[in-house]
Amino acid sequence: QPQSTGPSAGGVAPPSTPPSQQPGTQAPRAEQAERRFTPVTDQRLRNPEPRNWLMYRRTYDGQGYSPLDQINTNNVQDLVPAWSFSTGVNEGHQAPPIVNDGIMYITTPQAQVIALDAKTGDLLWRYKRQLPEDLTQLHPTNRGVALYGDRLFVATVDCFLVALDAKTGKEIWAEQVEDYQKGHYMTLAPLVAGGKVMVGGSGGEYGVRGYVAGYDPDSGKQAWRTFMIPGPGEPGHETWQKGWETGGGSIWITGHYDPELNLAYWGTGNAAPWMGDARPGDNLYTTSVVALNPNDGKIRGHHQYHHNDSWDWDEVSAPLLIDVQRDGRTIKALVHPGRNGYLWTLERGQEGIRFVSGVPYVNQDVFTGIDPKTGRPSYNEARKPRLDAKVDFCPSLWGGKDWPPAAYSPRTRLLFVPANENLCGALTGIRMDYVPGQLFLTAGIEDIALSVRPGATHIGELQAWDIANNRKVWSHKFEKSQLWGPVMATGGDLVFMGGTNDRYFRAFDAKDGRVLWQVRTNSGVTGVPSSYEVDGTQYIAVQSGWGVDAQRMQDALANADPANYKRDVPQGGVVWVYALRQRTQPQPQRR
Ligand SMILES: O=C(O)c1cc(C(=O)O)c2c(n1)C(=O)C(=O)c1cc(C(=O)O)[nH]c1-2
Ligand SMILES: [Ca+2]
Repeated sequence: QPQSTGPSAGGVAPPSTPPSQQPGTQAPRAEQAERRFTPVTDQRLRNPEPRNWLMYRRTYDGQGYSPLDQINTNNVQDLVPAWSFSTGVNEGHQAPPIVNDGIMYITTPQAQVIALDAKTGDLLWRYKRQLPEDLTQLHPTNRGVALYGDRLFVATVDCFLVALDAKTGKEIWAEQVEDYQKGHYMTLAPLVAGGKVMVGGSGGEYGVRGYVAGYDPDSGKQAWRTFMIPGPGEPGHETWQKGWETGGGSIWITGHYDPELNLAYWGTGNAAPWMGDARPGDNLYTTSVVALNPNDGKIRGHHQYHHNDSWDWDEVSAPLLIDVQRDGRTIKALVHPGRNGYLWTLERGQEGIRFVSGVPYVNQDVFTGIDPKTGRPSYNEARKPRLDAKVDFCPSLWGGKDWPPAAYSPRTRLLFVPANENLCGALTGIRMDYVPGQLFLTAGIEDIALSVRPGATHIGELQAWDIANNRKVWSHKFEKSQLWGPVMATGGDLVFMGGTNDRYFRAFDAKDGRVLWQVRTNSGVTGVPSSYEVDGTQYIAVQSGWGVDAQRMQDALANADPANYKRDVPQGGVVWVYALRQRTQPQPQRR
């Protein structure tokens, strides 16, 4: 049984953390946090103050937009570091700095939680979890905390949901969600809505049966669990001729929420194992969006982006809730740039989810058409991986985009998509039996192939879409790099994003895509950026810390075309916080 260590427990630290950063020395700072912490109510989650970033994408609609505008297109050149903080951990730092009235919370791989003074960078407290020694981590990352009341919640890689006192970092409860020894793990930030703390689990490459589970924030008791693969007798079960028990549909990115409909929208992962002919049928609800009522976990709607997935195209990114003007009316839309390379627009309602449109945003050679009524794609069967064959297809198995979230600015009405163009992949299907806790791919991981399309002039591409007209209005291309950068839009008409193998973090003009500012960081930036204000100063915050599949794609690219793409991206996590030059901390007097 894994045990956890609170800030004062002084327990055994995970191996990659230097001894100088062990917990137990921060008590006076924790008292500061105690005095200042403002409780996070449902009301505040629904309508957060502009100065705060209280959840994964700031607002329930998942737009990743901060209304703050002190930093804008006229002065962004004056952005300089206000402070930075080294986490002492390697691998993928992806969590947004979540900020509640001057207190910042970040997580690192291994589910470490760090609380910092958002103005000064002072360490308030640090929580580390003692992980079991036999734990292997296929995706070593953690995507952040959820706040509620005076608690925070973190989902751990050994599959526990942990509640901490947000003021002190003391553990209040830790509930086992699933068994890590059977290939279950968690990487997402929990979602708090309708009085429940919701999490989903990873494990699509291990043949898990995906689920979303709702927990009582006070007691930690599970209120409900809804499987993303319907069991016998449940609607959708007929889409599985076999293999539903190990069918995938994992959940590893935070859902979004519509308070008016009281529905949470979750994206679901790839079907398992990878080769579709090993599990004939559409395989609901894999590679779908699923609408759940947070009170009881009941499914109230779904839309499957592509059926019988065979490309590892997880559609886990939850769709953005956007009011889209189209054909003379306002559509309460769900907008999703899919891993399958199509930009989807759906309409949400109490009755369910209705297809509106789907258009490719990168080169895609698999779909031969989209049914205009249902949105169901038809396939070029020669591009569909299968058992006992090698099949190539575009985009690669990492898709038109992987997990890094897109953002939407209600001011410019543009959707910003961090895409990877001009990449193709190949998979070789092999027969494989399911063994609990072992990879269940029906493909050799060493046989995953990545290639750059002949004549390609770039890979990474930040795209801006006018979603009213399904039109790409600008794009910024990265010649020598893939793009794994979560995007943030701001009220200053700026778009912030890192994600390239040259370690830059950049600001773009939201209207035309010009790079207005860039700064070189310690590592590659795959962290979700956030923005907040303390004492009248706006800050931009992001973690730099390359790893996981951004690194795997880097290795594959360097292998495919070393002359163009070989680049060492150093690892190691650092929180970076930027503010306008005249507003950073006071400098010592010159003598
Ligand atoms: O099927 C799954 O359960 C699952 C989980 C995760 C994860 O938890 O991060 C990834 C993937 N799949 C995946 O397919 C993928 O490309 C991926 C990239 C990353 C990353 O952090 O860079 N995680 C994951
Ligand atoms: Ca997957």
